[in-house]
Amino acid sequence: MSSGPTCAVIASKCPDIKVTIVDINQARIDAWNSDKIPIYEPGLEELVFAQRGKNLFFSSDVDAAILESDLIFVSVNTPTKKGGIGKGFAADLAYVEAATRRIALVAQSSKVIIEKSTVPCRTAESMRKILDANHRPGVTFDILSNPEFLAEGTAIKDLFAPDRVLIGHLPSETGVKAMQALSSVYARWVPQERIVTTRLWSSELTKLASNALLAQRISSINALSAICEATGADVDEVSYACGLDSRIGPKFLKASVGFGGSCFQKDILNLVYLSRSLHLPEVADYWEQVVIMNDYQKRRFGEQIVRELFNTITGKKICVYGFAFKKDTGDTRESAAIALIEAFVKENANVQIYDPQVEASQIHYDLTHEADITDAQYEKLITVHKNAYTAAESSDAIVVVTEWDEFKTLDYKKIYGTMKKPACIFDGRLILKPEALREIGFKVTTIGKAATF
Ligand SMILES: NC(=O)c1ccc[n+]([C@@H]2O[C@H](COP(=O)([O-])OP(=O)(O)OC[C@H]3O[C@@H](n4cnc5c(N)ncnc54)[C@H](O)[C@@H]3O)[C@@H](O)[C@H]2O)c1
Ligand SMILES: O=c1ccn([C@@H]2O[C@H](COP(=O)(O)OP(=O)(O)O[C@H]3O[C@H](CO)[C@@H](O)[C@H](O)[C@H]3O)[C@@H](O)[C@H]2O)c(=O)[nH]1
Repeated sequence: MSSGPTCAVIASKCPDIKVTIVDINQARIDAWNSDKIPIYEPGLEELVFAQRGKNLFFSSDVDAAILESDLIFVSVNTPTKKGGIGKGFAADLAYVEAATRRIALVAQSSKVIIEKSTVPCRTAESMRKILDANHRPGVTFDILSNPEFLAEGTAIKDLFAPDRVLIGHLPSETGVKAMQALSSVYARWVPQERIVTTRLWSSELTKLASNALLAQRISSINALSAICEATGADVDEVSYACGLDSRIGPKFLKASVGFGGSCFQKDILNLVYLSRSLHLPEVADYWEQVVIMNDYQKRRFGEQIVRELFNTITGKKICVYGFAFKKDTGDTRESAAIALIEAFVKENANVQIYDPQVEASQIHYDLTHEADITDAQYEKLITVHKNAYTAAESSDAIVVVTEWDEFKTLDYKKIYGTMKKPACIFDGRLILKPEALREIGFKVTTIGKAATF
């Protein structure tokens, strides 16, 4: 997902540099070479179409690309381990190791290897050991850490104008030279003061720390949203007023049904595992609480929906608006929608889903593989719709899970007319106007706002 935008931006900013994205997944490469690129990301398609075949190439010939490259980004997946030591917490580094071994085996000239994947602190050391033990005579490798900070949905904007580019390197003469080579690529469009260089281990840890700090803010405001609902305070007002303090700042304080995405949970669990491995149990518990609070928020919202629908949703129709983990992406990894829909299916509700970007096949895959839903339950209880209006027809409730702009401007009067009564709306993203909806006749429940005050 992330290497496409990064490489497209490098290719567009550096027309004299040949950029080749290689992947062992042939279907993915075919999609990158087709008219429909495999990910939805605003601005990406235009960039790819402008550079593809000029200085941007997509190939499954990994060895050929290794042979001809001077700088190699390792940007493979590092998912949470599903079994063995560290199961459920540690990062699975099998793909990083396999890619590193391949480079060592194939390279016939010296290279700079850039760790782009998000990895535990000191992974570069393991990569170095693998390279040192396997390289051909006369071939040397320098390793840099250059974490990726783009957010999906704004990836191109983030890459064109990054808050910072971080390059971690060894203090050796060749380490500094390697850092300068990579730095000179970014310097084509990133101001020098935003290119930050650190030691390798600091760079690796900064990536985990950044995501942990960002997710921590969301869990903090979500924890406060529960207090708001119980007291009559309004979480948007609390967030706004807190954010005006320049020491706190306004960003990443939007309460929600819970954060999703492929990074936050995985990277925090990675940090938790690292802390436990370093015999720092208090530190591990502290960061784990960010994920525990996120799970609580998803569960809490689901339970609130059942409560408001007279304590039973069996046989009721629930319309879910949004399946992606955030707006402006088709990515569904760790989306709060998956956990919520699983909870609805456990109660035998009928679920009508609409998302403007996520394909029905992806929704089917996620619900039958990432959630505890059987194919038979899926067939019986779940329908995916192509528009927001049919999804809401004859439903008892609408649940807003993703903050797509489209959901703000729907004709809710028309929707109300097609729903069962009382018609309920649950806003898990705080994007709707509750007063206007109540005027139409809806029963509105918003995270972080008590309906009765
Ligand atoms: N998705 C993001 O927005 C984002 C942002 C910042 C950092 N990251 C990090 O970047 C890394 C990649 O994330 P992603 O979302 O792009 O993952 P992804 O699963 O979408 O893509 C990884 C790709 O690597 C390929 N691959 C695996 N082993 C390979 C090998 N040996 N040789 C060639 N290709 C191989 C896979 O086939 C897959 O297509 C992760 O460590 C992630 O934490 C991702
Ligand atoms: O105030 C907020 C901000 C975000 N979210 C949710 O948090 C999740 C993550 O959002 P975001 O961080 O914008 O997207 P990601 O693509 O997951 O990006 C994060 O993860 C990437 C992968 O490591 C990093 O590179 C980025 O810097 C980091 O922001 C999504 O579900 C959002 O809806 C909230 O609920 N409230």
